Amino acid sequence: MTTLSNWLAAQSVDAKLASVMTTMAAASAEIAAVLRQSAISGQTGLAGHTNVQGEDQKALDVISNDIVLNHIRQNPEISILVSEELDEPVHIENQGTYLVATDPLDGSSNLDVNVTVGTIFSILDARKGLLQPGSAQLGAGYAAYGPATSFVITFGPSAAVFTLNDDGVFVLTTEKLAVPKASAEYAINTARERLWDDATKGYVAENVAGETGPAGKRYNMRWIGSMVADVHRILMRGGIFLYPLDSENAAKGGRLRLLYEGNPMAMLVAAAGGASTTGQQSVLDVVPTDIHQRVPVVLGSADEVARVVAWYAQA
Ligand SMILES: O=P(O)(O)OC[C@H]1O[C@](O)(COP(=O)(O)O)[C@@H](O)[C@@H]1O
Ligand SMILES: [Mg+2]
Ligand SMILES: [Mg+2]
Repeated sequence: MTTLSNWLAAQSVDAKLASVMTTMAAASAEIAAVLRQSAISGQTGLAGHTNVQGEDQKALDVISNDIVLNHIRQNPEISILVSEELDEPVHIENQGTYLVATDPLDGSSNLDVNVTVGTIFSILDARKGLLQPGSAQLGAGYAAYGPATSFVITFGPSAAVFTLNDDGVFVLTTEKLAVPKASAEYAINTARERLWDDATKGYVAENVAGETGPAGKRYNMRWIGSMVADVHRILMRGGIFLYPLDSENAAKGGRLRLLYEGNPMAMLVAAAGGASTTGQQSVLDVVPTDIHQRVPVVLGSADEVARVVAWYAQA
């Protein structure tokens, strides 16, 4: 059995950088326990409610954010936290050289129905400022809270999967993730079809045509509505995830957030041999102008992403 700490000690990365992964693993294990307890007590949708003592209760997104912040404060190597739940970055007074950007609870609309949610994070050099492209990430990862809690991380060259065991220890379950180059599974919210651009419409129409269309093979569609769960499936067995720019979200720049959704997932997929695009460029090459910036995200199996890129090139 290889534990996360044993594995981290064997990597050729700075011990301080490795400690950021340990911090995020500890935060994730605590969030997993809180989510389980919330499901047992039937209190998964607490926003705006009061508890039996008449106190305001916090949404699990906010509780998850607080857990991440508490853990980060205990690690002197981390000096900045950017979070989906915080309008402004938190600057911690220490000498830490790392910045963590996080979506502390992704897919929270799935909580009430006991479907997989997650925590996504990106690690950057805090000395280089808040607005760095994804290609500058030093590490990235997510926790997926499903039947088991998975912790999937990368420092760049490869991506590894750890699973939380009964003793609360993350053990290595996949050393080198490899996203199959080809796939016949796609993930997109098809209820937005009328809003899509021509490239997205064209790509999806080819998939729907299956073996009778130009792709020459039958596809399946899966949409969990939790990016972590959809990307986890793609990392484990291939496929493509699309949240494109459409006529409704275009004014905001897309749906998903660049710093703590698009970038970390794009880095993980690249480390596993897949690809990402906004339609115009790699997600990892987008230079942010705002910490909460949104971005179109297409990522997964290289052959499928290449087809989407080809559609955008001709559209
Ligand atoms: O409502 P839609 O169109 O299905 O969007 C689902 C997407 O929104 C998200 O839930 C956004 O994340 P949050 O839950 O962190 O806001 C993604 O996880 C998911 O892929
Ligand atoms: Mg999210
Ligand atoms: Mg969230």
